[in-house]
Amino acid sequence: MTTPLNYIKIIHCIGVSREYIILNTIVAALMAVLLLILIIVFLTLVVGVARSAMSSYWLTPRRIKKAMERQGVCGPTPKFLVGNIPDIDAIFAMAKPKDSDVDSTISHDIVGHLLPHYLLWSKQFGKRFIFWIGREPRMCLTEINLIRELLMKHSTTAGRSWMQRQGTKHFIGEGLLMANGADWHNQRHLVAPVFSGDKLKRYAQFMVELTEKMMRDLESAVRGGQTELEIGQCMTQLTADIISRFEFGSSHAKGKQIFHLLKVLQDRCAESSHHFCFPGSRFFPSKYNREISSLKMETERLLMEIIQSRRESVEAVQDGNTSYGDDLLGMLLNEMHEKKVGGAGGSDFNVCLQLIMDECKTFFFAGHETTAVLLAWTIMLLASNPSWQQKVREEVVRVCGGQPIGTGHLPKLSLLSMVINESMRLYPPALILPRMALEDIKLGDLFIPKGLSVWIPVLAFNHSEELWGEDADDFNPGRFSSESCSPGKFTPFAMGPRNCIGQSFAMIEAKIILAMLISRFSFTISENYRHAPVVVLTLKPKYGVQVCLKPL
Ligand code: HEM
Repeated sequence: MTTPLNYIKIIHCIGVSREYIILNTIVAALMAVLLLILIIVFLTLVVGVARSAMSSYWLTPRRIKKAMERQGVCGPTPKFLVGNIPDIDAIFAMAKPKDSDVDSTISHDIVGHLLPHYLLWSKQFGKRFIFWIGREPRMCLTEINLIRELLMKHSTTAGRSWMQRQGTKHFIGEGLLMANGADWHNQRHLVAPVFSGDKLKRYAQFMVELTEKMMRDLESAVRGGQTELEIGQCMTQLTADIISRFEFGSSHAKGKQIFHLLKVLQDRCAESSHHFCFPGSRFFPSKYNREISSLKMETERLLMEIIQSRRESVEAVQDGNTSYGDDLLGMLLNEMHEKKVGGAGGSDFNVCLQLIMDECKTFFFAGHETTAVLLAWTIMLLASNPSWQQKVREEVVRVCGGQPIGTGHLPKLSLLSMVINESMRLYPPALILPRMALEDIKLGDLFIPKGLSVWIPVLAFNHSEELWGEDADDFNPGRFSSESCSPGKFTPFAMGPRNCIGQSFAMIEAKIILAMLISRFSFTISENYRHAPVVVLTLKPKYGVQVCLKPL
């Protein structure tokens, strides 16, 4: 029987469940709205990713391909995602000399081994042709007037491609070499004073000092019975010491430790690029990626230690002297201090520190191996051409007159300059000059759409019979004697506002080292030398350069 009390209870229950139902409905409605928002966000993301993938893998390449076809620039048919990479691999596999074919005969006719795809496609498609590295289109450009125009006028509108920057970001970062547009312009101005005339004179002094030490080591090695050695390794060591002193001054011992890590990092990045090339593979926590990130962290930790100790010594000085030093690192820190960037700990400050660290990595990369390989090739050429070796030796003796070499002697060493130029012509350390159009560019009769990379095959020019005559593949430094080289014909350091900022540094360094070596030793090429030029970022002797040294 329903008592009044029970009745009240039932009414109450119905009331509660009604509220409960209303509450439930509101919650369900909210959940539905939330779900809808999530679905919309998810779909927007998917559409965004799909659009950008569509644009970079399909629409942009198609636009560039069509724009170039309209101008009569064609090339091998690219495959989806991989472009012409498989074709290039196949062409290289056919052109590559087998190790058993590599012997001690020295032929400078190397374009067929090192740029076989260029030779094949330029015959098939003409002077301008386009090919694809994955989704990145590259146009080979060989007309000197257009190259000149590109390098002279388009330093901010043509720069580094996404692929180049991505491939080098761990061991170079955003430093000068990889910067683009206004960032590049600002960084170039920031760094330029390090290469002023009086500073170069000072660098020449420590170049002589460090070379003298190497000469003494070589002399004692020879005295100890080691008459044959791999000189490429010695040059790598010496140029690393020099660039370390240039960047880190008195802290160069720690600098060398950093350079060792950077070298390993560079090698790991090169290896990993062969293993993981599917889209997004850089995010994959593979063995390579883990090793790369720990090497990078260790390098930056050591760099920060040097920076920190410089800051501490500046803070400890009471007399108002706030100089961080006059090496590259000190100069960059001084600049940051003058601008009082954001105060310590601020985000600008951290951005600046990262840029300084990237600049240190950049200069190691750009200024070390290039000079080391130039020296190795030049010594190989002089060792296998005794008459030129003797002529250069006589010139050094005549110019220096028994005095220690100094910057005043260098401009008078014209035969040595000719030999160095001929060495860079036959074996250019940087054998390709790449530039990507960051905007649409008009170049003579040619329209270069944004996103197209221009690929300048320096090595092929340097061996072209059309430009250098029938003896283009011979060692003949005499060709640089009086001839004022037509502009654009010989560009080992590139040209225009974005040329090699360390050009004078490199030439001073190469001249000092070669002049000191040639006046202390005579050298011949060893019968163990195997001539095998190979490209690993720069053009290197694969098995080193074995020479027999005889003290004079
Ligand atoms: C034989 C030695 C060298 C050769 C053949 C060489 C060659 C080159 C070339 C061809 C470029 C232009 C690259 C391009 O535009 O794609 C370049 C840029 C550069 N080089 Fe060198 N280089 C040498 C030594 C040095 C040295 C010793 C340093 C530093 C001390 C250095 C620092 C740089 C830097 C920072 C850049 C980037 C410049 C910019 O983008 O504004 N190079 N080098």
